[in-house]
Parts: sequence; C-alpha cells; structure tokens
Amino acid sequence: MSNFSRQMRLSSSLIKRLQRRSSSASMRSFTTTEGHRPTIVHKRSTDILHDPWFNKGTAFSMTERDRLDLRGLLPPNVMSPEQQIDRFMADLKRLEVNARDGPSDPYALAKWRILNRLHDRNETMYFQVLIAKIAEYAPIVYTPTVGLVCQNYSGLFRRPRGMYFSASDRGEMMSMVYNWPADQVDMIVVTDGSRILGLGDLGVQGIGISIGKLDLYVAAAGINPQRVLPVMIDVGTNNEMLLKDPLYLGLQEHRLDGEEYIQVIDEFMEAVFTRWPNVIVQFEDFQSKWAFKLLQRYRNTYRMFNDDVQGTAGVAIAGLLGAVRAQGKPMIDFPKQKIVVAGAGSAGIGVLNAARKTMARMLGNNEYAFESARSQFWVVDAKGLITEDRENVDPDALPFARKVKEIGRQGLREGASLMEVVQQVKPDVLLGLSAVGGLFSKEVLEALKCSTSTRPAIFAMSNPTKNAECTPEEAFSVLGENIIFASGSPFNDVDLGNGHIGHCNQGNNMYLFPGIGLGTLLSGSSIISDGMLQAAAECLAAYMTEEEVLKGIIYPSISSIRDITKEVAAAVVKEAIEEDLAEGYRQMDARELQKLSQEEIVTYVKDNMWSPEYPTLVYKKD
Ligand SMILES: NC(=O)C1=CN([C@@H]2O[C@H](COP(=O)(O)OP(=O)(O)OC[C@H]3O[C@@H](n4cnc5c(N)ncnc54)[C@H](O)[C@@H]3O)[C@@H](O)[C@H]2O)C=CC1
Ligand SMILES: CC(=O)C(=O)O
Ligand SMILES: [Mg+2]
Repeated sequence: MSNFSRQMRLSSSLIKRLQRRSSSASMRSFTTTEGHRPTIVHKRSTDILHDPWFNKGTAFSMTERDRLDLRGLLPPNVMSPEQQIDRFMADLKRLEVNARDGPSDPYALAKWRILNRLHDRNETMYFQVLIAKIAEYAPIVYTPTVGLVCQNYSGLFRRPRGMYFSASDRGEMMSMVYNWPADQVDMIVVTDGSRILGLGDLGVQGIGISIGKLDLYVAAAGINPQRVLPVMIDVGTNNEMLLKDPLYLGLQEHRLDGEEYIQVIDEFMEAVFTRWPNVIVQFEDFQSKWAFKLLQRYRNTYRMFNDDVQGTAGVAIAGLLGAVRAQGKPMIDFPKQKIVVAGAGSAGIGVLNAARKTMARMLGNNEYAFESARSQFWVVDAKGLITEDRENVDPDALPFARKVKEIGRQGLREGASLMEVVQQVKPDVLLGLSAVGGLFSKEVLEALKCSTSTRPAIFAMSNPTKNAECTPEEAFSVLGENIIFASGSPFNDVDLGNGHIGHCNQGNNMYLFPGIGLGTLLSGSSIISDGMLQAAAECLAAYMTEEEVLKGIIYPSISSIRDITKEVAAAVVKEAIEEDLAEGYRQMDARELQKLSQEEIVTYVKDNMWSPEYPTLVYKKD
C-alpha cells in the first residue's frame, strides 16, 4: 500500500470516528485548529450536496466548487457562513408576511415548502401527489405561487435543483455541463430571470420558474423526472433591490447586453447540445428584447422553442377560436373578429402574429389575406394605441401599428387610451398580456358593453394573480353573464346569484408546452416547426365539445391536463411525420413512425409517458 493510500485510509477512519461522536463534538471539530486540516471525502458533485455531513451549500468557495465538480450546481454568489444564517433568519421572519397571494390561499408559500421538502426526499411520491391532486397543487408549484417563490427564492433556497450558468462561467460551460449527474436529459427549461411572469427582473431567483415548468412536464407530459434539467443563466440583474441585497444569491452586477450577452447564451446552447444532442430546450421568461432575437437565432438549428412567444400564442388561438364557437358561430368566422390586445411584449406579439396567420389561412392563405387580417387588430401598450405615427416603434410591433388615416376615421389617434380604443372599436375580444393588474378597469369594462359581439370575450392573461387585468367577478358584474372569461392564473368560477355560474377558464400556456415538448421528443424532429405548433393549438381548440363552449368553457379543466397533453403530443408527432421531420425515438425509427395510424400514435405517446411508481430495488456490490 502506498503512503498516499495509507494516509487516505487513516483519514477516512478518522472521519468515521469523528462521525460517531455527538453532533456538537463534530461541529467543534470544524471550528478547532484541527478543523483547518482538510477532510477527505469520497464523493463529489450532487452526492456532496445531498450529504448533510459535508454539504456547505452556498458557502462552497469557487476553488472548492471546481475541485468537487460543483461548478454550476449552486447559484454563483459565494456566501459566508454568517450570511447563510442571516439569509435563513430573514426568510423565517418574512414567511408570515409573504405567505399571501391574494385572498384565495394565505398558506400558499407554506404549502410550497412542504411540497418542496417532499420533492427533495422522495421524487416518486412527490409526483404521485402532484398528479393525483393537480388542480389543488398546480397553483402552488406553478402560477401564482411560483411567482412568490421566485420573489423569495434567496430565502427559500435550501438544496439546489438544476444548474446555474453564470457570466463568470464563460469558457467553462462545455466542461461544467458534465457536472450534471444524468447522462440523459430530455427537457431543459432555461430562463435568464429577466421577466419572471409579470414580476419583472428577478435575476437568479427566476430559477423557480424553470423548476415549476418542469414539474408540469413530469406531471402532465410524463417526462421522466430524472431526465429534466432546470437552468438559470445568470448574466446579472438590473433589479436595483437585488443588486443591493447582501443576501442575494446571484451575480451582483448589471445584466450583460449586446454581443457579450449573446456569447453567453451561445456558449450555453453549444454546451448542452454537445452533451445531450437530443435535448429540447424551452426558453422561458426572457425579456421581450431577447425573446424574439434568440428564437430566430436558434430555432432552425436547435430543438428549442420559446414558451412565452409560441406556447402562449397557441393557447390564445385555441381560446379565441373557442370564443367564436361560444357565440354559436363557425370557427371560420374568426377573421371577422375585432381584437384589442393590451400588451406588446413577447407574449402579446406572439399572440398577434399567430392570430393574424390563422386568420390569413382561413381567408385563402395568400398575401392579400395576410394583409387584410392585419386590420382586425388594435394594439395598446404602455404608451397607448400603437400607430405608424409613433417614433421608434418596436420592430416586432410595427406590423400591427395602425395606419394613421384608418384610425382617424375610427375617431382614434396615436397613443389613444385603452378605454378610448375599446369605446371606438367595440371589439369582440379584449385580450390582456400587459402584466398590469386591474388594467381592465370598471371604465374599460363598461366601454366593452358597446361591443358588437353577441358574446364578448375577455382574456386577462397576465400572471400571477395580482397582475390579472381584471378578475372574473369584475368582468361578470359589469358585463353580465353573456361573456367568455379567461385568466392566466386560476380563479374560482363566479356564482352569478341567479342559479347560474360564470365560468372562469384558465388560459395558460401550460395546456400546450408539455405536449409540444413531449411530441417533439417522441417524433425525433430536430426542429420545432410552425406546423407542429399550429397542430398543437388546433388540437387544444378541438378538445372542447360544442356543448362545453356554448356553456362558456373554452379550455379544459386542469384535472384533465395529462389527457390533453397526450393528445397535443400526438398531434405534434403526426404533424412532424407529415412534414417529414420525424426521425424517430429509441426503437421507433422514422419508417416505423410513418406507418402508425392516428390511434396508434396516441397509444405510442401514452406508452412513453412516465408514471410515478416505485421500482423494485436490488442491491449489487460495486
Ligand atoms: N397566460 C399565459 O399563458 C401567459 C401569460 N403571460 C403574461 O403576460 C404578461 C406579459 O408578458 P410579456 O409580454 O413577456 O411581458 P413584457 O414586459 O415583454 O410586455 C408587457 C407589455 O405590456 C405593455 N404595457 C405596460 N403597461 C401597459 C398599460 N398600462 N397598458 C397597456 N399595455 C401596457 C408594455 O408596453 C409591453 O408591451 C406577463 O404578466 C406574463 O406573466 C406571458 C406568457 C404566457
Ligand atoms: C405562464 C407564463 O409562461 C408566464 O406568465 O410567463
Ligand atoms: Mg413564461
């Protein structure tokens, strides 16, 4: 035995002896001079983080993180033990105040903690609970509570989940991606934390949204939880409060911008697709400024999509078509709908582009149809109605800027207020993706009474709950029962007091993104085409029966999310086959896929959805 091995043996028996002592004695051993001698550990990476004996959490120094393959497995800001205690105490004291997100559930954050602890202890049981009680717990692991979780993440952070790629990891990403323990990753949800729900720039704390979305991938799409990876790309934050907060876990510098920013995202994409060539990357909650640019940059070369732009668009289209049917009209009447959209960010513009294309397809799918569809939309942002008169119109919003002559005839002008626009246009649909809670004020809703529709539709799609443009109570109380209502975060149905119920639909991209991801995975398509996204939206629209839409129910209940996701995924697979994009998955090669009937595709999807069941375990010596 070499000297080195002998020393290692000695040290490990010393550790064992130390570990047998009481916990106070072992804590002392870290603070006495003896504690300055290194402790030999026989584990690295997540095994260390999950071992309460050795884990230091955010206090691992950068050199130690490199030595122990921990780079990227922790948020980038190294904390002192004193700061760790401060953070814990601050969180403990804040809990009572922050555990509120509206009157519906004062204990939401406490429930999230309990579920999160279960997630840490026993993943199978966690997903059993989530799937069985999805209607009860989706609002906890997803919107609205996930927003609160992100806002308080520095305090809530205990065990890390996912990976952190930061601006200071430039040049390291290709190697650090191997610190993730799983050799197979099917789904990554990545955010840079720049626009988390409607809560703005939350920096590194935005990782909560990637975790929440992936919870739905597992629960709704049956993606194996061992093959999902939440990612936060920390390029700094422009949130001044976080920049000053001594307990903040992310990089305390302003966000990278321009070429420097793109280089970081490029490096990340190259790294993850090198290690996992078949992974699908969902971009989530990137500020609009980058959402479109990154989508255009990567969508033809990587298996990726932007959920806020493309997922939201599909869900909105399905809802808009449902609203047409709810008026007793055929879907083909959609191009006649007058639609006012409040919000011209990634989500609003994504919806506008998709709605315009859908109308154009119905009108003949030519250039003339595309041009004429444009005139069905009025877009209002923070500066009011967007017209060609506006200086420096955002290029993504430009196609929807109203012509000055046109709006002159309508009694409108550049910058007209939302209320004026609603008053003059008398729209069939008022759709909000503005992140401004209460934007559909009593006055705006009163103005909608003049709608020329027999059953006007209100989509208050901003998240979380307090950012909803209006509540269903407000909408039904001003406009009466003959409306369609949908919100991004869940609300209860409204008792209208006359024995009738005002139905509140949840118009959220959660009805599509899990199916888009699963369908892409199982088709083996190397890109996500417009056709595949369109097929997903049409499948969601067709899911609702005539009877349901006439009752005002335009989206499925969340309790059927696993079923709708299976159908959406099958529609995506089918479209990929038709477009000749399907390259197959595991034993199902492209040729086999081509032979499948519609029914067989659904069965194929169903058979590939993971369910939380305990496997039989057998011990084997190394
Ligand atoms: N229900 C769903 O599935 C989804 C909902 N969303 C929600 O949509 C909201 C917006 O998201 P993004 O477009 O990415 O954000 P963003 O920040 O890029 O865009 C917000 C837009 O709202 C406009 N706005 C601000 N104040 C306004 C006002 N007073 N009147 C009219 N417009 C105003 C801004 O000018 C901007 O165009 C967020 O709350 C987000 O949670 C986003 C994606 C999916
Ligand atoms: C639902 C969602 O993706 C959002 O609010 O950003
Ligand atoms: Mg989002």
